[in-house]
Amino acid sequence: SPSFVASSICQSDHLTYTKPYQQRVLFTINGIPVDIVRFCEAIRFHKAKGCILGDSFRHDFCTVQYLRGRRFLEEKLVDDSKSIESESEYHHFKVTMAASGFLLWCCALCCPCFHKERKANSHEVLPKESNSVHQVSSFEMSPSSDKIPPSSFRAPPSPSRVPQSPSRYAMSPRPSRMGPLNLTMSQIATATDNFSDNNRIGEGGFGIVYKGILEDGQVVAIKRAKKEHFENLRKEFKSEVDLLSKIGHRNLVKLLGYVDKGDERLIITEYVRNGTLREHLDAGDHGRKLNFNQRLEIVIDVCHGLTYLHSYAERQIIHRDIKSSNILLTDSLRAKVADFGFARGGPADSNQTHILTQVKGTVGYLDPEYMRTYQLTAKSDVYSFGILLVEILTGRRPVEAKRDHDERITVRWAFDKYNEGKVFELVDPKIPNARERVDEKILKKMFSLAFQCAAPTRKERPDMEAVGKQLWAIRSSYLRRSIE
Ligand SMILES: Nc1ncnc2c1ncn2[C@@H]1O[C@H](COP(=O)(O)OP(=O)(O)OP(=O)(O)O)[C@@H](O)[C@H]1O
Repeated sequence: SPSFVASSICQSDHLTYTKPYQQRVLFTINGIPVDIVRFCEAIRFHKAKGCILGDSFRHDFCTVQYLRGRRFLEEKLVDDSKSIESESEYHHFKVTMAASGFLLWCCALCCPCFHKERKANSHEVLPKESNSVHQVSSFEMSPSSDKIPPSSFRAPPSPSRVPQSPSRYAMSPRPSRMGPLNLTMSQIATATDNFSDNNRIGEGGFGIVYKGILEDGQVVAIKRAKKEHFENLRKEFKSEVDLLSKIGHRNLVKLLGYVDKGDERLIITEYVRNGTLREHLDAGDHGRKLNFNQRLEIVIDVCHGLTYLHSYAERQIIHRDIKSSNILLTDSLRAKVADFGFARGGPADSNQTHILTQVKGTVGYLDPEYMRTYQLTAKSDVYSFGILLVEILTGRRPVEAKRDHDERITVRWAFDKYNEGKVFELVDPKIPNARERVDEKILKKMFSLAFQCAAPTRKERPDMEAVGKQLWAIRSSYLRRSIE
């Protein structure tokens, strides 16, 4: 096993790293393997707090690639002047680690074989230094596997080198590739009133989303990639388009067409007009408060969409970014899963249990086992779904940084309360008359299902089809009790 060459204790953190072991170095914080970026953040954080780490701690491995904004990598040498900046990121990371640590601990209690597995995996999780990235709200990390070509981790050209179009709409009237809608750039410009701010409906890491009205009156959503992210997002754009074009399910946002030419990348999808699930959960007293039944129907819809992706699509698709802001609601509060920017095909070969790939997703929803091992399976979506289930029942975001320490990681807080039998204290106070209308047993079943989905290792999580069956059973008993 690898031998530790440096070890230091700062405040409550025990930082260690090993000698290169089979050309990999193992970094740990409090015994939990972490990648180099987390480790360097921890070093900078503690140095900024005055902790003396000792000469044995090298810093030359703290050359990292920054993740700028949502999905933009830039190579940058980290120096100590960044320590203050990194402090909040490290704090954020610690919050996330606390959740994973807690779940690992829960698993250790429930599953005797867990310790063994964790140990066996621990040396597999180390990214090469050049593959490291900073963690922000959403992020990517790369495995050290040689299967991933190093070029995919190179920093994109600087924005200034991205060729600018002399005229934004001086496009060929014949787009290079068409979806079923067969739209030209000028038709899109007309539909969005030249991408006017009035038609802007949102913005994500990929770009800005506009509402458009086509000549035949059809209302669509048009995602327009930010130009400075073109090179880096080229693959992502293609991923979204390729995957979306193959699927059709009422709980998945439908791809209608796209343009990928010159300096424009546009994805045209069906417009889902009632906002995101997160917006509905945030709705204040004057907003539209989702009742328990509506929430239950929404999670069933999401579950159906995921079941389709995992088990019934032409090829298995893993979404990788299931979260409340990627769930769109219709007027009748039916849910549709959106944003396939991080989606990936699952294992092509039935003998393959997983695919080894970069870690992508959003902090708080990310499967800790995937983060540790870079092994992606459909069960990573199941984990995110479990977190989403807790979110929809409690109304709280997965990480609530402003709350008291023991309430910051929502799933952890929920698990503690659940074990204390205080399940009603978990319920979103915005759910109208929850105490009167929702039976405690039903709430317990839902939380229990959420915790199963968010289990630390994939083998403990049910698949989405099994989750669906449990949700249907919960729904039946809920409806039965409402009638009684
Ligand atoms: N098909 C659509 N119909 C209606 N509104 C949409 C549609 N797609 C996206 N939006 C709106 O645009 C916003 C941005 O969407 P987008 O998918 O680009 O980013 P995000 O999911 O919020 O963030 P990120 O991509 O960084 O995870 C959404 O929050 C939503 O309000």
